[in-house]
Amino acid sequence: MQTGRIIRLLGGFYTVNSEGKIFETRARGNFRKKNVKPLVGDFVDFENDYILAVHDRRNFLVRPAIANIDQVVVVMSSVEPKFNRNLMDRFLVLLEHRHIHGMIYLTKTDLSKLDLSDYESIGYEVFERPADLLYELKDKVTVFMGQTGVGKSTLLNKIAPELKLATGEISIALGRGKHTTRHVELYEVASGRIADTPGFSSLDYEVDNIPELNRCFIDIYEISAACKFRECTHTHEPSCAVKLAVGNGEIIKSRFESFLQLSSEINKTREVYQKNAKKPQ
Ligand SMILES: Nc1nc2c(ncn2[C@@H]2O[C@H](COP(=O)(O)OP(=O)(O)OP(=O)(O)O)[C@@H](O)[C@H]2O)c(=O)[nH]1
Ligand SMILES: [Zn+2]
Repeated sequence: MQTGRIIRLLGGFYTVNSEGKIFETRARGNFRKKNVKPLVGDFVDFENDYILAVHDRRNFLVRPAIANIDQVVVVMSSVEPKFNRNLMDRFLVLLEHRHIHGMIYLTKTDLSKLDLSDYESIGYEVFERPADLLYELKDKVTVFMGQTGVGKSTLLNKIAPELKLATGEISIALGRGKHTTRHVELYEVASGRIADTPGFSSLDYEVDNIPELNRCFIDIYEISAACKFRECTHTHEPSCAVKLAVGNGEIIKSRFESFLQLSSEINKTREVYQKNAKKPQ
């Protein structure tokens, strides 16, 4: 038996890298029954080209389906598609929920400048130059996420020209077309590994199922420790440290707005769920 890491899923075959050697493997049928479908990024035991076991995961994402991610670069455009703080917060919250380190990369700054230093003060690094990002990729597995058209492929081509990703169009060859998302691959670059993923619309990032929203807004979470009530929703309660901090500018106003919007979305989903649960079967 050997151990290795899945670096590609294509046409039902898992490509496994074991000590630099490449193996084409398949997953045994019983994996599906146990509901542990191997993912790209998984460490696995395999024998005779069959995966026998998947090691415990540190984290994973559903879209793209990748496990054991070190960091995600949230790619945001400063102009087209229009920059949207709420959408950026949705990405960041999803990553906190999954315990994955998130960073921000701002594209098209040649067309329009944007100041995101307030996000840096929360703790999210903001990059605008490929060379600066390149340094961060070393020895890490990095996933790039962003809406369609923000310039992910353009950025990746600057970082790794050898990938020759098609820009400004949907590339079928790399499985980036609408109906060909089954191809997931980790590419070796800058002594790290990166995963390119198809563009997402905001709807792909439904965050209405996150029970610990408070924790996922890292800036709000830190300050909420000082709220009078432990279960404070930061809306109507007296002695709310978060509302106070929004008032004096310590918490970014747009972050608080995102928080309130996501809270209400989550509550609505919960209500629907509870209503359905009460219905007789
Ligand atoms: N001016 C300017 N245009 C850019 C920049 N980055 C990307 N673009 C343009 O924006 C358009 C979309 O870029 P892509 O790299 O294809 O976008 P993408 O995020 O990969 O899109 P998907 O493949 O749909 O996920 C192209 O026309 C690029 O030429 C930039 O830094 N400055
Ligand atoms: Zn509060």
